[in-house]
Amino acid sequence: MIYTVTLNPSIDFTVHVQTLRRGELNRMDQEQKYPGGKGINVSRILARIGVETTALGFVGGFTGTYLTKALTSEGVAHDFVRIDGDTRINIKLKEQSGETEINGAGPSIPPDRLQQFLQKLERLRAGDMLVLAGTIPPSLPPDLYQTLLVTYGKRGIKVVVDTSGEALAQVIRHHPFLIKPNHHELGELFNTTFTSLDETIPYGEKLLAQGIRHVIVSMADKGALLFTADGIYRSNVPRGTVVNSVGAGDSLVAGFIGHLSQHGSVPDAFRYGIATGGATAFSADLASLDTIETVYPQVQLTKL
Ligand SMILES: Nc1ncnc2c1ncn2[C@@H]1O[C@H](COP(=O)(O)OP(=O)(O)OP(=O)(O)O)[C@@H](O)[C@H]1O
Ligand SMILES: O=P(O)(O)OC[C@@]1(O)O[C@H](CO)[C@@H](O)[C@@H]1O
Repeated sequence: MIYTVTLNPSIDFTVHVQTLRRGELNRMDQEQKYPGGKGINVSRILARIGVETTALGFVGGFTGTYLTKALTSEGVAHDFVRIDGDTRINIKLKEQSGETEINGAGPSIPPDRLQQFLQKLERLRAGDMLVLAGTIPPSLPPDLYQTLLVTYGKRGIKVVVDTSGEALAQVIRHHPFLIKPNHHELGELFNTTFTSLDETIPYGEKLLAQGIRHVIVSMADKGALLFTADGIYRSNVPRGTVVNSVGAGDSLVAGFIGHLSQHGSVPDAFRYGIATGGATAFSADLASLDTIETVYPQVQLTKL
């Protein structure tokens, strides 16, 4: 079973306008609401590709009810802790000129609800996977991912961490199964900036040398690199019309771990992950299985 954790889920409210006129009344050309948050996106993709998953975390209020109903209707299993505050609404503004995101802060999580959540994690068994994805809200301990990684790593659970900043810096020395920084997040980790994937190679190698099993560095339409025990792989970028890049990184993670859990080949799982990330970029919502399978044959890897 692949358990995903989303500490601060959202409803992603996608709003389309030709060009935003600031200070004026704007009317939406289209609008959509999707269950959001990084771990939830991973679970939604896993369910679509037929991998057993349960989404964990905290939900509350009318938005939390909407979120859980939407997941249930898609066949995504979940077991959230209910809190009093409303699950946040994140605005994804689409204009002809590009995308702008405005994410909510999210409700605060009291200590007793954190304890309930930790209790739910006790069901994990050796061989399960635990995906910790997204930012840690300010009401929770800032080292929560590190604590969970250490605790569950010792019990034979493969822990994937997809986060940034201090939370990412804390986990890299505790042997996560996978991390997937984009080039900005990797740059932040090493206090530098990257303008090409090639420049990231020595840094990906450093991370692997610290005992991380798989490191994927993504750079949107410039491709991605996988650093793993048998070498470094570079992927091309599938071509298509980009509709929405929100959740492309989560889709890459889901495609990789989902395919790996079903088929066992690491390079193939990377190919599938890239196809899944691309398929999401070419779709209004997250990728469907059909779109992933259409994109998959376009993905090629080069071993460096
Ligand atoms: N414009 C694009 N064209 C094709 N594939 C894309 C595009 N944007 C993203 N992808 C696919 O999705 C993967 C992840 O994208 P990206 O590097 O933007 O991750 P991210 O920054 O973590 O994304 P996010 O935070 O929006 O989920 C890429 O490696 C690629 O496979
Ligand atoms: O505020 P966070 O937790 O950093 O990111 C949340 C979020 O932007 O990430 C997902 C895309 O990766 C969206 O579904 C969601 O709105």
